[in-house]
Amino acid sequence: MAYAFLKGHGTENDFVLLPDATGSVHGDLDADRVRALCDRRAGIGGDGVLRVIRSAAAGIDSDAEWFMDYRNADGSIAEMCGNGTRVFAQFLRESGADTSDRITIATRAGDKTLTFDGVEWTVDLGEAELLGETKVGVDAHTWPAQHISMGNPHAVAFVDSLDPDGPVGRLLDPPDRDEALYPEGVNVEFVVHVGEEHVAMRVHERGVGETRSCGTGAGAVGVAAMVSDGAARGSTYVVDVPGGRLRVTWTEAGRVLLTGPAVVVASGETDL
Ligand SMILES: N[C@@H](CCC[C@H](N)C(=O)O)C(=O)O
Repeated sequence: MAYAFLKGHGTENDFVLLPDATGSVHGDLDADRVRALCDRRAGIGGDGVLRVIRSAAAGIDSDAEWFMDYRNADGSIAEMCGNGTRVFAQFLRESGADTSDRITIATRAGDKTLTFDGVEWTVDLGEAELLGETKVGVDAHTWPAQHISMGNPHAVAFVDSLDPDGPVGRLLDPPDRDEALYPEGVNVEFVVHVGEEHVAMRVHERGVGETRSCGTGAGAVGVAAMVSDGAARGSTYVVDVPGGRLRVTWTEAGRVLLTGPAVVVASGETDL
């Protein structure tokens, strides 16, 4: 049976969107279907799936009307997706489901409020949890890393270079991690300073592989960079990702705000 899909991205972190207001189209949305949709050769292609479902239909206890049911490309379920929230809000806007400039959506990591300035979306990711030091590795190289939760787990490592021909490499496999700390995997960000209040990162996402951007990862990186620089609360850092540019503000109140673009690029029907 054919069903509707859309394709969108935020700084080239790309998603297949599945409108399913009442949950009647996709039921439990099994992992096989997610993998088929995200397959870049035999499917539509994406780093993940965003099912757009009413919170009530998804059994989510929230005052937010819509629930972002996010799945990684390998079919696994993750708590949050920062870039996904912006694309989700842009879809609500374009579809007419919610055209306001301030939208709260439900996620597995709680409700997230987004604001639209006419060009970009800012999502309040909530408070970062700084959980101490760990380490990550690629082949023979290991780096100290900051264990940070943005609702989902991150390990942020400052490195000398992001060059794929250098020690960080091509990130074809998940970096080595502390398996006891991250039994279900972790999103690993490699970061360099490129200027004042300006960093660049590459990321290997849990359940996906290397992606062109990760919004919660950029939030974790921004916070880690501000801590390492001793930056004042209220600072905003530019975080460059392979797919574009994001901005991260760590407010006086300790909330992490992520600003960046979101676009819906295609729509159609599929029976995948
Ligand atoms: N790309 C996302 C993060 C998606 C979830 C992640 N792979 C995980 O498993 O935690 C983002 O923009 O935050």
